[in-house]
Amino acid sequence: MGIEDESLYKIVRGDFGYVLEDVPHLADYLSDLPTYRNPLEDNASYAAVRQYHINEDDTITKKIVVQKNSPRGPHFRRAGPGKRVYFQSDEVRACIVTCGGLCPGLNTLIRELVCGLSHMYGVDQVLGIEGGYRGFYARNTITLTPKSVNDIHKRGGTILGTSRGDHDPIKLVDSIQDRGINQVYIIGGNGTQKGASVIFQEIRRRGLKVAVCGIPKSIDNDVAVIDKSFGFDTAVEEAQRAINAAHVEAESVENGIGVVKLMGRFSGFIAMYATLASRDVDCCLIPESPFYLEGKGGLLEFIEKRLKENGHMVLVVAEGAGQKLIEASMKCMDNKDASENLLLPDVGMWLSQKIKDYFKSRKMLLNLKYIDPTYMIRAIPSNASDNVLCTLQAHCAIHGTMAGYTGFTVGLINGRNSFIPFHRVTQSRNKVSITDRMWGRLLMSTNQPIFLSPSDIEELKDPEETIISDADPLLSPSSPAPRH
Ligand SMILES: Nc1ncnc2c1ncn2[C@@H]1O[C@H](COP(=O)(O)OP(=O)(O)O)[C@@H](O)[C@H]1O
Ligand SMILES: O=P(O)(O)OC[C@H]1O[C@](O)(COP(=O)(O)O)[C@@H](O)[C@@H]1O
Ligand SMILES: [Mg+2]
Repeated sequence: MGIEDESLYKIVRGDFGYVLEDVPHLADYLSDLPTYRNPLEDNASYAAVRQYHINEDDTITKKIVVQKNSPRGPHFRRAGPGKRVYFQSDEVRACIVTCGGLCPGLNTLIRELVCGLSHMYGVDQVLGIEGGYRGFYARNTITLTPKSVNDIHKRGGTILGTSRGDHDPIKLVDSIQDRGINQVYIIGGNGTQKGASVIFQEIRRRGLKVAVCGIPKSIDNDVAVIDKSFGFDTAVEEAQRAINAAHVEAESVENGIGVVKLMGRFSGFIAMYATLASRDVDCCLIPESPFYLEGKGGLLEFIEKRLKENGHMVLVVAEGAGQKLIEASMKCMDNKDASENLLLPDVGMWLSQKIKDYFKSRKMLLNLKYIDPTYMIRAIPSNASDNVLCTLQAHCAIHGTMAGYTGFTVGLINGRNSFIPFHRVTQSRNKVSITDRMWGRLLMSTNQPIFLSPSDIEELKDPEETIISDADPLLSPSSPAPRH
């Protein structure tokens, strides 16, 4: 669903090409809202913090590599506590909902939201909505207290449950209004943030004093604009166990091949980072980088060569890789899940069969083991670095809503927490750029074929052809593609 209301864009232009893509505020559509002293001012833990609130003019730049005459480009509002707050502690009735696929860290985020609201702002009315967006229609909610969520971060999944599909913004906002909820924290991926944007627009249309904040969840790390979402580090770390197992199996037999399929419907970040981290991987295939099987420079020729050299090999394939090849070789059903996400045929099984057929046709011995650790990877609790990221995200979300901002997502941009308007994170996906040095590093570490002809390479490097995955229609078409 696209943006319906053009007035939701808050663009502030400054000197030297400076553009602030600001987030909406309750005061944009409600006049004479009272404001209050921020309770953090009296919080003992913040007593020695030099600046308990952030400067309202602080913004975070998206472009950090610049030349002398570069325009300053897009900026986002810096996340942090406001000097004044728009809610009194006992007035707040917050709710938390988790939507979409599972991701390590969901429980940590729920915990940090509940504890952050209570410990920083004295808020003790927090409801958990069960089973994703459709939980808003249910009669029951879960009461969340710092005590009840105390150790949930040690468990995988989400204590609230989740779902895909089934999302009627009118009914949903009716439920928000009926329950007297005035802060909505929505944790989920691309689809969820689109849903959150529609909810925000309906709330604004009704003129309600309800702040809506999205917290991006993507195990694939494909949410646009932000550096990284929680759960990604944990997924890369856990993927090592599958790759290790594949390596041990492959090494122990004659002509052993371990094939590991990792998540990544449209973006191959998990496969790329897991490969770079492991050093046991001989070939990594991702959706962004096309490959071919047969002939000179093809995958099958490479596998045969690597087996002859080393006696074994490990292949990592992201689930969205090679989909065009699969479509060409088998009739694919146009399957979609409840949220209209495309269901892809299993590239790991398909590839394993192709490799087996090839070796059979050449009368060569082959021992292939296929591992798909998808659900084992995403069902675990978040690791230490993702736990800290969840704390930062939760705190920034709370500071933002308490300061009256709404219709925003929180995320890291160049390492700094920022408030980002919904439309900015939903209009595109973060993808691995195969023209970046990072993909070059991966190719160098595996020494796998590049699967591109010299003319393909020329075309890719042509600035006219460069895919701008993070383009903003409001800004100049020369906005740079994100670099990883
Ligand atoms: N384009 C959309 N507009 C509004 N809501 C959407 C949209 N796409 C998905 N949603 C809702 O967001 C929720 C989660 O979406 P889904 O794509 O399954 O997961 P994710 O948030 O991880 O991308 C679902 O309840 C779905 O109805
Ligand atoms: O089996 P499900 O629940 O449909 O989810 C599977 C999909 O969700 C993903 O894990 C991505 O989800 P997120 O990036 O939104 O976390 C894909 O890699 C995978 O195809
Ligand atoms: Mg989705």
